[in-house]
Amino acid sequence: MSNGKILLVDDEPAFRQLAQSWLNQSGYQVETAADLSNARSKLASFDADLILLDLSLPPQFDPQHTLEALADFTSRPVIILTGHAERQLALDAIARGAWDFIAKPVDPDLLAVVIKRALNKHQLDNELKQLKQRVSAGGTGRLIGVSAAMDAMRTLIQRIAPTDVRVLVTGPSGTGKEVISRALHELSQRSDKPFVSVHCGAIPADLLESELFGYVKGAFTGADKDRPGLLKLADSGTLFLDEIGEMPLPMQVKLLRVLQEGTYFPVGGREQHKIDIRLISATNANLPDLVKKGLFREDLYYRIKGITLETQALSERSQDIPLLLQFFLEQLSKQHGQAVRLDSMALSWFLQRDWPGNIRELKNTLESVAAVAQDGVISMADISLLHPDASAAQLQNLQPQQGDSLLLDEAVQALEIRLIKQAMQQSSGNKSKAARLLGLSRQGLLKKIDRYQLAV
Ligand SMILES: Nc1ncnc2c1ncn2[C@@H]1O[C@H](COP(=O)(O)OP(=O)(O)OP(=O)(O)O)[C@@H](O)[C@H]1O
Repeated sequence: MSNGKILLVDDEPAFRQLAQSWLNQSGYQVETAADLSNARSKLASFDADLILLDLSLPPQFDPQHTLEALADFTSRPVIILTGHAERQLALDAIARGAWDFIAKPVDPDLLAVVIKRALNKHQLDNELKQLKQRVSAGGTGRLIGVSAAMDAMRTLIQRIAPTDVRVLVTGPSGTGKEVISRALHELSQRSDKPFVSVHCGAIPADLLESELFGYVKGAFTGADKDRPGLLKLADSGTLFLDEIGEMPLPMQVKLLRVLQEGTYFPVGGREQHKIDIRLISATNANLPDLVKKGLFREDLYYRIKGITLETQALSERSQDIPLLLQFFLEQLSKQHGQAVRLDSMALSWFLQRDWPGNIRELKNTLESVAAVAQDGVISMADISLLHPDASAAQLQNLQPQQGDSLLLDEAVQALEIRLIKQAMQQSSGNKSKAARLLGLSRQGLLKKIDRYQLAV
């Protein structure tokens, strides 16, 4: 099995032969070219994963000329082979998109390391691009996550959104019930109409009716003019009733009438108002339990239920954490006007921790540690300022990486490992089946298992 395809472009036949044999021994498939035009025609039939490029090539033997042609090749990593005198040129090459440079005479061990790193990074970049495309597909772009649960949720949202069916979103606090409800609205026929969100638990019971239905002048002391309610504001759009389990019983009766008849009376008013809304409700309470206890009307429950979407706790889909971190770090970088990232230990801490408050807690924690971090790099020292119980010693399962490698690589690697393990479990160890679940070829999966040295 080949470790990858390399095109070696160098005018010295002896070096081409020697380097080709080193690379073959390391498992690479190699083609060679003696100049740029030869390199271009080789690439037409040989889709190289990486190019090794000498700067001084015939017929001009002008490194500047090669530099100018570099953009034609940098869709894959290009490693420049240089003489010592050409160091500045090599740096220019990197500024123009080359991955790295190696001075001649080439040390075969160093060459092997540089090639391996470049190929790994290139592959991770491509995978991340694909993941980003997947998560930003459609109007569910703000729903970050690659878990099977999240994929299923996106599919359901896309199917349900265009219908006018009522939706009840249930699940633990902070798992994205409001984000899902907004996505349903954005993908609906009503997307250019208002989305009005009402937090039923946050409005005092005696105010809820006038907030929702509005009131007419003189309805009560202080009602010196007519005021439309939130229902009116939501007319022809979507009304989102968050924490509907906290709605007081008398209000539940009134809401039921609105849902049955499509009409309501403002407080103190005699004129019936017609309303056309799509209702989406959310709760982290167990409504059937509340019904049994007499705290929620059964008839209302069946009216609002329509289709029920259930969100999962973050602990049940921890494979979403790396991408969520990446997403929130990008948001923070924009807010702070500088790149904000986690160093490897801090990343491990975030990946390992249980998040009982789910995505909200993850996001808030990241925001607060980013606020105390210096120079945009969040470390364990910053985390332990706010979480004195946090220490590097707690990081058991994830081995910290050497140095300051990029969050991007680590996040994608952690994500891939989790997804592969999960797919292998789901397919009871059958690699072909797991590969299909992951949308990979069997060979692609085997490569990854080998790369991460997974005992699956
Ligand atoms: N899949 C997701 N992708 C990106 N951000 C998310 C996702 N899910 C939730 N969030 C973010 O997490 C926070 C909490 O989400 P949201 O308010 O939708 O949760 P909730 O389930 O409605 O919570 P509660 O039950 O407490 O009202 C918000 O800042 C939201 O933007």
